[in-house]
Amino acid sequence: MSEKTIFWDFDNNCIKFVEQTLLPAEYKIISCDSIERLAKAIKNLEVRGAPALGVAGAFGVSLSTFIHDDKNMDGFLKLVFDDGDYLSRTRPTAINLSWGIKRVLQSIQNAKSPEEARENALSEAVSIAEEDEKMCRQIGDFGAELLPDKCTVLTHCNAGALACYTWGTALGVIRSAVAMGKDVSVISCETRPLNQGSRLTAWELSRDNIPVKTIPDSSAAFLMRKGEIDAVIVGADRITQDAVFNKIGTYMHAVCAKYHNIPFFVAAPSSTFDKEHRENEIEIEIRNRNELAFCGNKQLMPDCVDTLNYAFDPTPLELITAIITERGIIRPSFDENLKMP
Ligand SMILES: CSC[C@H]1O[C@H](OP(=O)(O)O)[C@H](O)[C@@H]1O
Repeated sequence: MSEKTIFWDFDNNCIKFVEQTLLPAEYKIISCDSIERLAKAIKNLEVRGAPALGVAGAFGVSLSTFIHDDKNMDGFLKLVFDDGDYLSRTRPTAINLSWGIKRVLQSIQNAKSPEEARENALSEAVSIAEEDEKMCRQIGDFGAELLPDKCTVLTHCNAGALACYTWGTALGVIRSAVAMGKDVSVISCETRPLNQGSRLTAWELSRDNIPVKTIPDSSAAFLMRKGEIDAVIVGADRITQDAVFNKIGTYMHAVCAKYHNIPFFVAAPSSTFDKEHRENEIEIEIRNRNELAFCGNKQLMPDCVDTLNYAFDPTPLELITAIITERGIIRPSFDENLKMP
């Protein structure tokens, strides 16, 4: 899959992105020319996935420089920085969003004119996008070496091209392994409640003609016990010194993989690493009850019952076999080896 998930429209100076809530039924590219529309897309997971959020935040700041045209440079920069702050608050757990925003804001802080700011911001945002693709392909190549020549790999949520600028992290490893000639089959957990696994991962891999089966999240442990899973590979939204934050359910799979002595790999670029925080300092996004209470128009639970809809969970590093980055494989002991790349 070579299509870009979110990119800049140079003819119209706006953002374009694949509207992921419509998949797999409809592949639609949306043009976005406002900060409010981009924020809505991020909140609603039209645009999603940690690295893709980094690219979205970067292009969002770039878009802000084209929207505002205050002749007073201090006033102009304040408007753009306020837009960056607004976007960074749309989803708190994935570090990549705020990382991409901050990096582009830094590129304009000394600009002498709105025109110079526009040029600097767009150049930095394009660099972030292109670097993401390069990192994903490097992650893929390093990770592919870890997989047996013939294997069945379980993955959770979507850490594919749709979660990145393109190619993917966890799915990038699978794509690279297949490109090396390895016989890889994938078990994609549907990943309730928003089903990124059944809707997006299965869609991506089927388009690549990579064998994939979707399972309920609750079936993963049973397949591990049956000896039908050779490895687990997932993406990440934030990696602190003591834990990997990823889609809710990842911790459950890690515990089961550990119990069944199945290697558990995390694939993530260096933009996902958080040098400054530990697990207990990270805000875990809690999402709307309706994501659990309804499936489309079908009501799944009584109106009187509340939900606990965490979007992510932290997996302690001791449950992880290795972290695959664009600079190589990080193995235990993580206390020594997790020199933030
Ligand atoms: C390439 S890592 C993508 C990462 O982001 C997903 O979360 P969401 O769909 O809510 O953006 C999930 O945690 C994936 O592992």
